[in-house]
Amino acid sequence: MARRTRVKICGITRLQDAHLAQELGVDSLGFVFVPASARHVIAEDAAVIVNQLSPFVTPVGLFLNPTVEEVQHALNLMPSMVPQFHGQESGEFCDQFGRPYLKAIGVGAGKPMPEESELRAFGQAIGFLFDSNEPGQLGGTGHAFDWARLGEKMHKPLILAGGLNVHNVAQAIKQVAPFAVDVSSGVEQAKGIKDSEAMHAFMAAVRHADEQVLE
Ligand SMILES: O=C(O)c1ccccc1N[C@@H]1O[C@H](COP(=O)(O)O)[C@@H](O)[C@H]1O
Repeated sequence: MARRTRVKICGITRLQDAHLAQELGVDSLGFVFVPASARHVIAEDAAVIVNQLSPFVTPVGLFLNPTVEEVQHALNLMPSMVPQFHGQESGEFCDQFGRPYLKAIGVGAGKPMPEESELRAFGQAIGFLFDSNEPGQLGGTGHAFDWARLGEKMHKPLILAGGLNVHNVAQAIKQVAPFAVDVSSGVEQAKGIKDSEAMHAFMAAVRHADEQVLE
């Protein structure tokens, strides 16, 4: 059977981009609830978009060291939203919402990779998203990290992020075999504004790569 790598497009701020992503078969759309980000959207605006999505497209809300109230507010507006914790949140913090979530792990030069035992602290995580971590940058850097740093198979699905684009996503799928790939800058014309051609090309590259890998 051919592989089916799931795709998450992150940094959605416009309904038209969400609609196109959905038409292209994207599995998940990410909304950045990080006020300092150039892709920031408020939960109320994201909810307007999320309410118009197919029930089979998963909305993901990105947080970076949020308060409990911020997360709860977004969950109240978008009950189907999966939080993605991108900061130094503890397992206890992430688990308290009683909801499935994604935990982002920053991979940076000289920064050790987490032990499997550390990841097990995030009991209700449904996956771990590995992203480039660069000093002084929040995320969504558009830079890839050295995928060779990812170790053996993990106990939960791996989502690969960081600098993916039409040129490198096939190699990423071949080398890492992630459950999903996550892209933001690689399909943008400006921060938070997606590029329809780049989205088409990215999805085609993922599907083509999947056809090359038999499971
Ligand atoms: O996109 C942002 O502005 C952002 C801010 C704070 C934390 C994470 C952020 N983005 C995440 O980074 C990945 C990778 O982005 P890129 O493809 O390298 O641009 C993105 O998908 C978000 O999960």
